[in-house]
Amino acid sequence: MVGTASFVQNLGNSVKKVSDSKSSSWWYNHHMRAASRAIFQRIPLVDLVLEVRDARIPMSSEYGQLRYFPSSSRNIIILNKMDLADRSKTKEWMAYFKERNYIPYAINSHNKDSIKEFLNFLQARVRDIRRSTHSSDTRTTTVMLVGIPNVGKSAFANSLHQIGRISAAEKGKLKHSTVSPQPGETKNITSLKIASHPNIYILDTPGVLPPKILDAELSAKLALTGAVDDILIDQSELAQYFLSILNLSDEYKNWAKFSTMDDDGAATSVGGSSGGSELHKKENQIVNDHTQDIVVQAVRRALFDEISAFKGNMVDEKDMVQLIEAQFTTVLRKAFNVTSNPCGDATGMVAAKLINLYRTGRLGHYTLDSLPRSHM
Ligand SMILES: Nc1nc2c(ncn2[C@@H]2O[C@H](COP(=O)(O)OP(=O)(O)OP(=O)(O)O)[C@@H](O)[C@H]2O)c(=O)[nH]1
Repeated sequence: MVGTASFVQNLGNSVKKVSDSKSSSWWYNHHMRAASRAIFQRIPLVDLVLEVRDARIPMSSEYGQLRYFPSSSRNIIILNKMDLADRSKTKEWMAYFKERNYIPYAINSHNKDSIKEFLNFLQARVRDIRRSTHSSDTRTTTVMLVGIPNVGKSAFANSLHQIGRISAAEKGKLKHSTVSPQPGETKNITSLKIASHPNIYILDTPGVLPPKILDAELSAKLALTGAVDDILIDQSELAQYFLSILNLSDEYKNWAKFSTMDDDGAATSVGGSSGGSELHKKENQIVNDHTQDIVVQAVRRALFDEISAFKGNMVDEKDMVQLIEAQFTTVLRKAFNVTSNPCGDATGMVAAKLINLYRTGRLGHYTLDSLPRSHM
């Protein structure tokens, strides 16, 4: 994408360096190797495979191992974290997969209704499979979740287990998979019951990445969405890549209500006689905003003001670098209330805070993968 190219390149190169480095214990460690083998062996044995992808990167979060198995009606592509992706893009991606005879399903694992709907869909699917294979009603169905790290497999498995139609006693065991914002937390294959009569068990598996990632853009997207451990990545590169995406999108326009600028683009002075009531109104809006999060609002306001006042050409790489520099070194520091002090890493702090807001969906909804040109 024009305007983001150098940020993609910088970040992508850092990720590639890590995946190329000899210290592969960080990247493709023995856990991942063992898990990859165990998953590969089990795929032919289970009744259904749910390939969990991140709805923000429906293509880049593909689980490569599945390519070794013929695509079939046993496989369902789950686009998880749909709450963080661009809704209309998710619809387009769903249509794209359907046209190619895949079965896609968009999910928010944190949303009860979304999980309930999916459970109904899954049970209908299981009944179809039983009918077509003439299986008895007492046979247990096993469904395996596979995916790259941090796409939400464990959160999805836990929600299915909690909401599934199983007895209170079975739920009472409080068996659950480990959910964490850090990738690579699931180390073993865990089985959770999600339905009775007939019984359905879900197998949660550890996330697996390819041993090496050669493509810079793919690497950058995986890093930003959290599939790669943040310890391995320069956080300021990650944050700058995100800013390049945000600056080119229209999301910031939704934050106009937080702005303290007048129509000429000048900042309204606090306490000024003419701007006072307008400012008061805006402050009220801020207080009423459902997030009730002053920092988020300050960040949105700062970004809206800075992007709106920007006179350069966003698709020009040089101009974009200039804008991001201003956002990063002054505007966001102020919004996050990060003071420069010689001992602290102000840049790193701003970067980490910004990435956290992005990953929790408080800075808009972005789908980073574009549909293949032939489909648009
Ligand atoms: N907003 C949002 N966050 C989600 C969703 N599903 C999972 N998460 C979050 O994503 C992070 C990763 O979730 P996990 O369930 O641990 O991911 P995983 O795929 O099991 O990760 P590995 O152990 O690395 O394989 C956690 O912080 C979850 O709370 C979702 O649908 N929406």
